[in-house]
Amino acid sequence: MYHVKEAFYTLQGEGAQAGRASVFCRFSGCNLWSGREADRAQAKCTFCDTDFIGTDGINGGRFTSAAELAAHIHALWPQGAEKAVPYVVFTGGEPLLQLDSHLIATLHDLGYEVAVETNGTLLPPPGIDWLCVSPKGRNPLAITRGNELKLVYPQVDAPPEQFADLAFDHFFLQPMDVSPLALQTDTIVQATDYCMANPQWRLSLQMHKIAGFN
Ligand SMILES: C[S@@+](CC[C@H](N)C(=O)[O-])C[C@H]1O[C@@H](n2cnc3c(N)ncnc32)[C@H](O)[C@@H]1O
Ligand SMILES: Nc1nc2[nH]cc(C(=O)O)c2c(=O)[nH]1
Ligand code: SF4
Ligand SMILES: [Mg+2]
Repeated sequence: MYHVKEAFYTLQGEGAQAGRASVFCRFSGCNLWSGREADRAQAKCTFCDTDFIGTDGINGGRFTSAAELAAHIHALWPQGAEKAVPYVVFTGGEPLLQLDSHLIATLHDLGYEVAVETNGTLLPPPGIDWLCVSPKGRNPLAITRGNELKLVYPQVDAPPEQFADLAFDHFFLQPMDVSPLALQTDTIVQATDYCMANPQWRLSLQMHKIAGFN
C-alpha cells in the first residue's frame, strides 16, 4: 500500500531540472520528522517547509498497487504531449520509505523518467533516472552519489565543504526558506556569497515560491 499526501502537475521548481514540466507525487511520512509542529524542535530535521501528514491533499490517497498509483500519476500528465518525455518527481515526506523498483518499472513502461527528492539517509531502489540528495544536519548519508546534491543553506551542522567531494554531477545551494521575509532575504544573500566564492556550487532559488505555483 502506498500512502500519497498529494499529487499534482507543475514545473520542477528546484535544482538542475528547474522549469521542467513534472508530475509531483508527494508520499506521506518522513523518517526525520513526524510532521507535527509540536515535535519540530526535537526532530532530526527542523526546517521542513512541507505538510506531508496523511493522504488528504489534492489527488492524495491510498493506492494498493503500483499499477494503480502509476495510472493515477499518468492521468495528471497532459494528453498529446508526445514531444516531451513524461517526468514524475517522487518527493514527500521521505519518498524512499515507500518507492520501490516495481513502481519505477511500471512508470518506465509508461515512458516516464523517474526523479526522486530524498534526504539521502535511506538506500534507493534500482532504476531511478534522476536522484537529488538533500542532506539534513548530522543525519548520516546512505547515498553518496547521484545526479545532484542540493543543500539547504545555511545549516550549522551541514556545511557545504562536507559534501563537495561526493560523486554528484551538480552541486546546488538552496537558501533556507525561513520566516519572516527579512530573514529569508538573508539566507539568499548568504547562499549567493558562498556560490560566488565557491564556483563548484550553483544557486537554486525555489522558482515555484517566487512565481506562485505549486
Ligand atoms: C520537503 S523535502 C522532501 C524530500 C526529502 N525528504 C528531502 O528532504 O529531500 C523537498 C525539498 O525541499 C527542501 N526543503 C525543505 N525545507 C526547506 C526550506 N525550509 N527551505 C528550502 N528548502 C527546503 C528539501 O531539502 C528538499 O530538497
Ligand atoms: N514546483 C515544485 N518544485 C519542487 N521541487 C521540489 C519540491 C518538493 O517539495 O520536493 C517541489 C514542489 O513542491 N513544487
Ligand atoms: S527530511 Fe525532507 S520531508 Fe523530512 S522533515 Fe526534512 S525536509 Fe521535510
Ligand atoms: Mg517543496
